[in-house]
Amino acid sequence: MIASVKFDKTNAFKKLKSHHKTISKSKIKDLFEADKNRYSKFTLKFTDFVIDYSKNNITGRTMSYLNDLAVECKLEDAIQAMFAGEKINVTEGRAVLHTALRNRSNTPVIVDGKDVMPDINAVLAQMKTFSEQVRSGEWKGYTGKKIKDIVNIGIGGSDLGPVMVTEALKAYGKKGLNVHFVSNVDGTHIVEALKDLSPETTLFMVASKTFTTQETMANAHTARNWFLETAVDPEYVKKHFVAISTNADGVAAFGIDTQNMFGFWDWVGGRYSLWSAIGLSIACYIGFNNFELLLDGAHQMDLHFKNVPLKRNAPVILALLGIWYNNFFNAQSHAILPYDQYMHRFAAYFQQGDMESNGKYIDRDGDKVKYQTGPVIWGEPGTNGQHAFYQLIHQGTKLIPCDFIAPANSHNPTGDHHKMLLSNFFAQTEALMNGKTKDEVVAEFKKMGKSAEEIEALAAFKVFEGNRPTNSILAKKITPRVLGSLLAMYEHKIFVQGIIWNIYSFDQWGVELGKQLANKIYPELQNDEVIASHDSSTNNLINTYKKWRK
Ligand SMILES: O=P(O)(O)OC[C@H]1O[C@@H](O)[C@H](O)[C@@H](O)[C@@H]1O
Repeated sequence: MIASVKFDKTNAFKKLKSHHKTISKSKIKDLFEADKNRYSKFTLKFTDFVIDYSKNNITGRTMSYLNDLAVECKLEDAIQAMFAGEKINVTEGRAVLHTALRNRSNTPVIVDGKDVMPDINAVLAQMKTFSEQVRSGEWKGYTGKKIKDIVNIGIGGSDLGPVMVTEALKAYGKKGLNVHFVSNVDGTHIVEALKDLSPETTLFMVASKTFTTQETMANAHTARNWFLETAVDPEYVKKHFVAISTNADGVAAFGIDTQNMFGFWDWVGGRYSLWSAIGLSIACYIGFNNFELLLDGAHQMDLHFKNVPLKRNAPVILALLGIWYNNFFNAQSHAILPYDQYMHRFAAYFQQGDMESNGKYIDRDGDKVKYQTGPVIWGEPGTNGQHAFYQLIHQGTKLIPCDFIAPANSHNPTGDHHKMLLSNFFAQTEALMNGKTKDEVVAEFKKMGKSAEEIEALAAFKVFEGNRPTNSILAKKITPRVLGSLLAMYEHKIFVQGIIWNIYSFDQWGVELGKQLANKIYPELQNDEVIASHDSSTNNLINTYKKWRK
């Protein structure tokens, strides 16, 4: 069991509070002046990527106090408890074992007295066979044609991971096999997705851990109707619909042959499930070998997280830096900025991963916390973001710690594009740290021949305070293995922060209230009666909708 330690009552917290007073007066760029070894001191190296966290407002002392905090919060015990399959998801009474899904060492992992590895390996074998059949054309549709389009129907964790990975690894995608994702209950999503597809060559993957999620069930029924309009015979459904779920009864009730079901288990959280059968669309698209490389990469990071001392442990360091800004500098958000167009859904993926995990105000004792927990996660790929929201990062009133991620090698080395892209990647973190002083601005203006009055009028607007913290993650290339490691690193960062904030990161009760209310309102929308059972705002909105709808 994971111990409860009140984060804000720890000695390390107190030390960090007073240390913050000193360090907040220092400038990151001066810390570089003072220590020529700063880069090597604050950089971690893996085989295929480096994490440079030297452009942060930290000293050796900061890192040492942060490390004390992790120790005091009994992080090492918590890490071991998760890997050992203890039921650390207490409010749902479940173990948390996405790490077992990618346990390439195949060492036993025991849950309720049973090794889960044989079941995991059996589903992986089923995924291998199926994905190879689909890719080779051996799996045929009802008219004997091979599959050209895969439509994954799922939402949240049953959508975001496969979307993000198939986009990030598009360079590995099979030509002539397209993947589409339908998540929103808005009919537009499925109508647009199916517009140019043929029922003869389309394979639907209905992905839902619970197989009860309203959006997914509605989309799956619409997909089946669309399919049967052409195929007519319900017997053909089994050639065109497979299910990915933990709920075999629900799958059978929907009419999908359980032969065509890919299972997973309640100890896989939805937002940590891309490593399970939920990754079937990924395996079909990039090939099973590449899917295994993704798992390998994640496993390498798992081993690092489990075995390397906290002081050199990448997820731990990233988590502690996040806590440093969140709880001591009052940063409200954290930006993830990949300089890789293929990774354009990376930040969106971790919006669920991080915010659904750590967006909690009740601690592990059931008490309301008196400190900030999970930040708002956001971001877009560079360089697009530069021309949109970087203004606020550079000169706004909010402190926004950022992770910059870039590959040294592009999958599309066209002309000088990658050098231009990377020059922006390097320039941004430098500019955010160094800023631009008034003296520099004035000197620039003078060079341009501006008058003293013009300089006086404009200088203040052109000054950049700088001192904006960033991490830089530079990879050799975004391969399946590298992506796997990066994803696992961010997953474990979330875990570490949840442990230190003393919250439960693996439930998501906050999602339920809206669902309950929607289920109450849905029947009220079935007729034209005037509604009076809610507050006046909700009543009036519903009644206006009823008046306007055709
Ligand atoms: O896979 P399911 O059961 O359809 O659930 C989808 C999503 O449903 C949401 O309600 C949950 O908050 C997510 O965590 C989950 O990923």
